[in-house]
Amino acid sequence: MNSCAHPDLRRPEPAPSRRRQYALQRQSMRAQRVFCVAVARLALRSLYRELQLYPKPGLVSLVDTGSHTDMDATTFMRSLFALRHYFIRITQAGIDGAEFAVLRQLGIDAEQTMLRATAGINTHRGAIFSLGLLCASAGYCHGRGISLSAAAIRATLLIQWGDALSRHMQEAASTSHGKQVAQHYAVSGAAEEAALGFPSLFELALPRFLQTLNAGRGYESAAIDTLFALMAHISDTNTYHRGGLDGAEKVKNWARQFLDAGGSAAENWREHAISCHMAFIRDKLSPGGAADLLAATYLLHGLSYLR
Ligand SMILES: CC(C)(COP(=O)(O)OP(=O)(O)OC[C@H]1O[C@@H](n2cnc3c(N)ncnc32)[C@H](O)[C@@H]1O)[C@@H](O)C(=O)NCCC(=O)NCCS
Ligand SMILES: Nc1ncnc2c1ncn2[C@@H]1O[C@H](COP(=O)(O)OP(=O)(O)OP(=O)(O)O)[C@@H](O)[C@H]1O
Repeated sequence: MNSCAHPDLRRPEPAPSRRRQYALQRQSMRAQRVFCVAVARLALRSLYRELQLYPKPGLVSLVDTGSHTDMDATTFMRSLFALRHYFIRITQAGIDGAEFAVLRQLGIDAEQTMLRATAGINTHRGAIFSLGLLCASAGYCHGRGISLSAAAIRATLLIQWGDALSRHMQEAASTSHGKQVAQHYAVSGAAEEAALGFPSLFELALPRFLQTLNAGRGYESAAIDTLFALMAHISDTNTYHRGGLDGAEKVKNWARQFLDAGGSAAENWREHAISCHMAFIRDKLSPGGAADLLAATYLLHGLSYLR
C-alpha cells in the first residue's frame, strides 16, 4: 500500500517495541536532566553575578559586607553551592507540572539546606523563593515545547500556580520579618510580588536591564541601573525591617536621585553609587529584595537564550 492510499486504508504504524519504548523514555529523561542542570547553572550564575556586582548599596559583595555583620561573600558562596540540587529539582518539578505544594516543600527543604550551610544565616531566602518559582516555570514551558520568553514564563507562572500563590501570600507564617513588616507598615513583600506574577521583575527590571544593554553600556551598567530602578520602586521588606518607614524612604530617595542623575550613563556614577553604599552602611540599610530581583533578572535574561 502506498502513501497515496485513502487514510483509512493505510497500514497503522506498528507500535514501538517495549525495548524501544524504554529507550525513548530514557532518552527523554536524559534530555530533561540536561535541561534542568542547565537551568540550575543559570540560577547559580545569576546569584553569583549579583554577589560579584560592586558598588551595591548596603549589600554584601566580593569587596565588602555592606551593612551586614553576620555574613560575607564566603557565606554566600557556601549557600550557593549547597543550593545547586534544589534548582535542578524545582525545574524538574516544573516539567512534571507539579502542584504548588510540591514546589513549596522543595523551597522549605532548600531553606533548611541553606541554614545548615551558613550556620543559621539567611543568605538566600528570597532567592530560593523567587528564582525557584522562575525555574519551575521554565521547566513547565520546556516540558511542553513552549519558548522560554519572559512573557511565556510569566504567563505560565500565573496560570499554573497563580491561585496557589495568592493563597500562600495570605497563609505565609506571620513570624517572618517580612510578614511582621507587611502587617506593621501595610506594605507588600516577596509573596505578594510572586502572586501578581512579579510585576517589578517583568515590567520594570527586565525592560530596564535591556534598555541599558541596548544603549551599549554593557552588563555591569545594566545591572547597576536595574538594581537602582528596583530600589526606587519596590516595597522591600528588608529595608522596612532594618530602617522602618524612614529607612525605606531613604533607600527610595537615594535610588531616584541616582537614576535622575542619569544612572550608569552619568560620568561619575561609580562615585555616586559608592556614596550611597556608605550612607546605607551608616544606617544599616540593605535592599535584599532588590538584590534578589536583580538575580532574577539575570536568570530571565539567560533563560531567553537557552535552547
Ligand atoms: C514568601 C517567602 C519569601 C517568605 O516571605 P516573607 O516576607 O514572609 O519572609 P522574609 O522576611 O524572610 O522575606 C523573604 C525575602 O524576600 C525578599 N524580598 C523582600 N521584599 C521583596 C519584594 N518586594 N520583592 C521580592 N523579594 C522581596 C528579601 O530578600 C527577603 O529577605 C518564602 O520564604 C516562603 O514562603 N517560603 C516557604 C517556602 C515556599 O513556599 N516556597 C515556594 C516555592 S519556591
Ligand atoms: N548581596 C546581598 N547582600 C545581602 N542580602 C542579600 C544579597 N542578595 C540577596 N540578599 C537577600 O537579603 C536577605 C538577607 O537580608 P537580612 O540579613 O537583612 O535578612 P534577615 O535575616 O531577615 O534580617 P536580619 O539579618 O536583620 O536578622 C536574604 O533573604 C537575601 O535573599
